[in-house]
Amino acid sequence: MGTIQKWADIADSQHRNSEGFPEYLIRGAESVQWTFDLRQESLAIMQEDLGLLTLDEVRKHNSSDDAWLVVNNVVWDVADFASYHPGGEEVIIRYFGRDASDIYNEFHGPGLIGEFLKEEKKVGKLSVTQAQSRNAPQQQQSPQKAKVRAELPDLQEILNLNDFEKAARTCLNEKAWAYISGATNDNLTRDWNTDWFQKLMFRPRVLRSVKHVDCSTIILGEKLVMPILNAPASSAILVHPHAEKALAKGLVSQGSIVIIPTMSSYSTEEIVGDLPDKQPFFYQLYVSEDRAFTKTLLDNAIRFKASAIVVTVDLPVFSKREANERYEQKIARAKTISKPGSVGNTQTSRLPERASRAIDPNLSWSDIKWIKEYTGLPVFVKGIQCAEDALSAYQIGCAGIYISNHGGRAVDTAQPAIVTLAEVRAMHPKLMERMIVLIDGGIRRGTDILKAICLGASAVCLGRPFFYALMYGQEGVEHALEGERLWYSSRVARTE
Ligand code: HEM
Ligand SMILES: Cc1cc2nc3c(=O)[nH]c(=O)nc-3n(C[C@H](O)[C@H](O)[C@H](O)COP(=O)(O)O)c2cc1C
Repeated sequence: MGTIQKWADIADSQHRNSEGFPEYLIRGAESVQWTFDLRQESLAIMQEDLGLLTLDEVRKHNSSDDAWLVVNNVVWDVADFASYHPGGEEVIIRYFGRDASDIYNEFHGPGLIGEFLKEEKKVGKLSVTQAQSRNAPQQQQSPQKAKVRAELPDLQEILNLNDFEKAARTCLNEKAWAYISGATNDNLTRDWNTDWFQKLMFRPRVLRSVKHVDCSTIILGEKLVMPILNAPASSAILVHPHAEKALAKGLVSQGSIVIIPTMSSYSTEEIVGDLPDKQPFFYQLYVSEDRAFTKTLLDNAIRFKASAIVVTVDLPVFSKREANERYEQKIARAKTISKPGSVGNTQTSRLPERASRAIDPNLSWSDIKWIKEYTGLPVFVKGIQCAEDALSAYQIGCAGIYISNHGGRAVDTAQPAIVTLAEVRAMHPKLMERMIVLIDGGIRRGTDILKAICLGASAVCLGRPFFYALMYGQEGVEHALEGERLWYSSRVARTE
């Protein structure tokens, strides 16, 4: 509980230190005697467009039903958001009533929070005197930390996507390597994805003219120079400070289209804002338990003119990621050793229970229909792993299926992606002609791309390879695409 008098005190102290603070707050406050709920009081004051708050004031809002935190001098009401935070609820709770700018900027672009939290959740601004001096806007509010721990090999030494992976193994920090390279349980599906591409063999035909080779394809009316897109993936900031912004620019400069993930490090506005005007893009959606929140995401995608929505459906519960758990155990042990006498806590925080409400475990086909109707946009279902579900997607009117087992990060021992493609082709050959078919999982060579295309895919998506290429920023992504294009076209030439 607080009184208007407290506000007057705060306002007064700010008034002495900042220019232009509204005088009428202080005058008005002096004449009011009654006491009422401080949160109500502050919201009312905000509505009068005053909005200057102190950290002392923020500190009072530190409980689950009344939670504020500061990000880059803006005070947000995060009580409803915490359990939807894709990185887990705990980290937000830890910052209830505090300034979370440093930790936020390490993982997120400056505009992300404004895209996720509606305008009415903006409680106000930190008073000028309390605003941290780090904020010279562009420089300090965007994440600038070096993301690699060792010097990267010269880009010209990288001859293929496997070389990028080798470089990542040495150069990425341990946490990023565990998060990106890891999969579920024993990583069997992750490895099978790649192995099965290698097991498939060509029967090359000869004595056919291959003088002119065209690798381009058209997806939803957009021409792609080659049939390669990115597989949408969260937290690209772990490898490069420009994250999805650099990825998108690299893809577009090589004639591809970007799929922007819900859980990107930068906001859609920040990513699209860096691309040429009217550049098409797809938006990957995780459907949240809160449909109103999902609508906000979809409205946003529509506002920035997404050409399609890719709905990920293969991760209804957060899977067991042991590489992450081991890493976190190691950190916890190191902390125990550095504080002798303390009781060791080697429990990891990245357990299935930690999954936030950002992904609804209750999703069904009717939700896909709803997304299609709500947006009026073509919809892809990402995470198709058998022919029956491919057929359901077709029957519900999806523009395409996206065959994927989440790079082996969802159900371990699920069949490899290329096997699913072959299954769909065998059981529903007509469906392949009527829908766009995307596929990801284990694609590492131009020959893999060609195998997927031969089996009926419209285009392929690359997940981890782009993460590793992104260590070099936009240039790395361009280099990866350029390399694959050369391989892909040479293979097309030999087998068509
Ligand atoms: C309200 C302020 C926010 C703070 C203080 C914050 C803080 C953090 C931190 C510290 C992490 C790393 C957790 C870890 O590695 O253990 C994280 C991860 C993450 N956050 Fe936030 N975040 C905020 C808002 C957001 C928003 C608005 C989004 C919207 C997409 C978001 C999406 C994510 C994602 C996708 C991850 C990575 C999850 C993973 O590693 O699996 N965060 N956040
Ligand atoms: C680090 C990482 C983060 C990912 N995040 C997402 C995500 O946010 N949304 C999504 O639909 N898929 C996500 N995926 C799955 C990818 O879209 C894709 O299915 C998978 O990486 C393909 O396998 P590949 O890495 O072998 O190419 C992620 C994958 C990785 C490796």
